[in-house]
Amino acid sequence: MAASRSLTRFWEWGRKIICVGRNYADHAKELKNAVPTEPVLFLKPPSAYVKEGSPILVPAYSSNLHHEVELGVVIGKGGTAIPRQSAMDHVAGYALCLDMTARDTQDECKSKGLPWTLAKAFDTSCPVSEFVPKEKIPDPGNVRIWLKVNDQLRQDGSTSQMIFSIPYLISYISEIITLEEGDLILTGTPKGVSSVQEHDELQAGIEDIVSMTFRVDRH
Ligand SMILES: O=C([O-])CC(=O)C(=O)O
Ligand SMILES: [Mg+2]
Repeated sequence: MAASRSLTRFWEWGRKIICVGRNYADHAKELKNAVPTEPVLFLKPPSAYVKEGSPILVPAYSSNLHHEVELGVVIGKGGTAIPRQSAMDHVAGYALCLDMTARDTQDECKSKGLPWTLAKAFDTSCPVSEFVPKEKIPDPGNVRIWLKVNDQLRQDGSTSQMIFSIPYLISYISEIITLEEGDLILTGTPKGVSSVQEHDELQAGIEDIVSMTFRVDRH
């Protein structure tokens, strides 16, 4: 008999990672992007997951790897065209996530009108914390997320700054892509993204609810 799977190890399920870009106006502006009127979506494959204890690897083709700290939403109950009013019933919990981005590669993709796969979907581009049960974050629309590089605070935002709320995103995404148990939604990053180098130490947290530490390495 197959062992029953627990969502507390959602990263082992091999499900989708759906990312929302430019969901904080201050971050859209720092990269000189327009503030969107509709969510910007892209995907990472499940092979992008990395857990504490393993390093974040700088892709060989990039010399400007950026951190983006984001609140991740773990889907507990799948659905298609989920109404906004019942969207939170589909949430099992949360995880703190980094949307690691090869910014130089992304700039090149943008200028050529190409997709962001090389910039966003490489191995170790999605570091994740342990699973945080839903009850531990009663108001996910108003929590502080922060990130330090070598003990220096670089990102410090509140999810209250999101342009599109979590229920709106679940409803919007599920109109286009069926959501399944074990999927993860990355909800976008606040301002303060910056470059990381080999041997840097990244520490990030959701208030004092969860924190995680990663080292950066080169291929
Ligand atoms: O690469 C970007 O700036 C878009 C993005 O992922 C975000 O805003 O979180
Ligand atoms: Mg992002």
